Amino acid sequence: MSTTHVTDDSSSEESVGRRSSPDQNGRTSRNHFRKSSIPLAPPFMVSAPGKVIVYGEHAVVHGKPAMAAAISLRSYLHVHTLTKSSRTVSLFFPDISLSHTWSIDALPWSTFQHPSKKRNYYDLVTALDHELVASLKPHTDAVSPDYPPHERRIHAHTATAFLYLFLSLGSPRSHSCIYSLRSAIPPGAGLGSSASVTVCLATALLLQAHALSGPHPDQPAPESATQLERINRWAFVGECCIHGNPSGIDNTVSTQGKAAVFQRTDYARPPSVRMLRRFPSLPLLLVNTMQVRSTATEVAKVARLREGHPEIADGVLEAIGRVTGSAERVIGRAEEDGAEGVSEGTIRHLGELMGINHGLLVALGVSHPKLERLRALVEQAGVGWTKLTGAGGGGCAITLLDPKGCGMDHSERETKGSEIDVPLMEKGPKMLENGVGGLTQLQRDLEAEGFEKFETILGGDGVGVLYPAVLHNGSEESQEGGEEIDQEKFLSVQGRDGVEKLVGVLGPGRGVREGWRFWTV
Ligand SMILES: Nc1ncnc2c1ncn2[C@@H]1O[C@H](COP(=O)(O)OP(=O)(O)OP(=O)(O)O)[C@@H](O)[C@H]1O
Ligand SMILES: C[C@@](O)(CCO)CC(=O)[O-]
Repeated sequence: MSTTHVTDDSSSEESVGRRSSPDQNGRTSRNHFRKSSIPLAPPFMVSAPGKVIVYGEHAVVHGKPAMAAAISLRSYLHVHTLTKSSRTVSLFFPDISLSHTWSIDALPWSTFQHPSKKRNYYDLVTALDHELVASLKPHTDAVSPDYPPHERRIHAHTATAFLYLFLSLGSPRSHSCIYSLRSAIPPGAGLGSSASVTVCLATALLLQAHALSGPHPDQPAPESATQLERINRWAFVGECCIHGNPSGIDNTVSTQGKAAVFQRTDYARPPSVRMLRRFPSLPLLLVNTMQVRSTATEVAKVARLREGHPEIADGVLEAIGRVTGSAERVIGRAEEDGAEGVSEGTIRHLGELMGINHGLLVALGVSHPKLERLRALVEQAGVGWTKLTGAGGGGCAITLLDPKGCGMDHSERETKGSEIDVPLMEKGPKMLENGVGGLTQLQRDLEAEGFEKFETILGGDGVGVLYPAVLHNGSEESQEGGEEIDQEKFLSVQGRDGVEKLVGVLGPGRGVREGWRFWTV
């Protein structure tokens, strides 16, 4: 793919209208859509995955290692460039009911472009510049004035992330554009939704600034790695706008995909990232307690605990780091053995580590009664080990199912040693559905108590690009060179399933759909 996206054409008119279109939950909200235009560049799309943290959340903010893997739930950003005569930039994020348009000329370019502030796209930006954030405030204060304070805060943080990147990577001559985002990742549930959003935004803006090459199939791995690194650095900056003090693990895994052990001991230097290329195929279950919370709040809780009880809190964080270390060694041995299966002993060891990790997170004060209830249900059923994943305070938990406890016979118990892209999570939900005894009961209890069970695949691709936004979807339009995904179509499809069906990176057979491209390392 070339990076020359923006052509010059000032001959056409662009208008932005309003219509009703459903959000991810099928609710109807008012969204802008494009009525007619001859765009400067074809619409294109970017997609980035969420993640689960298998071990080490919170401790990773304080310099300890953590292990995480990309999931197949993803965010999708549609980019529609307007004509040269338009001077506006718009965000339509219907999942969180955010829609706003700014005048490009009114944005604080002089502050962002001041020689003392101006950053290059290849700079290692490790922290937010608070003067720059302050210069955005009048522009983010103007967003969603009639919404309740909690939603306004969410909108303001999201808008800050976007504007910070737009003004850092763009220029006063940036073209008018509409950025529409929909996601299959539940927000604020521990699955890295914010990182997937900022990875999409950073990628789109870098592409528009001609600061990325590819992705293309023959791209050498080192060149791909450079592009991913560039995206990841700016996505981290976006994460800082949304949740204050991120470690960088979420945006790293969302950018590069697969699975990794991540550690950042010094915020002024790049983190160490050890890719896990042969992550074992484990019977995992991912359950959302449906208790929404904010990562920023949970991270701040741990910081406060550290202030009040430094030695004790540091001891707990150190212990979590050791849990991750032990898990990495066990997984490393399984990788070295190249064994086709994960032994029962390995599963037990990893499960016990999950139990310990959760207990330590409880000690840090980041669990929630709903997470404890979920753990009790799994315990009662005697089918495995559960820990919260992500920031806690609600959100999601992962359960490593114990094949023995689930009453599976040996053939069902065998799990395949795998390259990283082999389905890792799909066994959990299947075991739940086909299971006997404790599993059947657990399935009933989860439903009765309003928990949501997710089926996802671990270790898939990182950020991907669909340029132009055209796919072969089997529709009539597809027969003639592909179906163009315009903004209206993208915003009109119903729910997560509709988005996946229209533009999903994974096709019906769960292989990568033709058209989507990735930087591979
Ligand atoms: N679908 C979406 N559309 C727009 N913005 C979103 C969407 N999903 C998430 N976000 C952004 O991410 C924020 C949620 O981020 P938060 O860090 O609290 O949760 P998370 O990233 O899902 O969890 P964790 O960091 O524990 O993995 C939202 O407030 C919003 O700014
Ligand atoms: C809680 C935390 O460790 C994980 C959030 O997914 C925060 C972070 O690492 O940025």
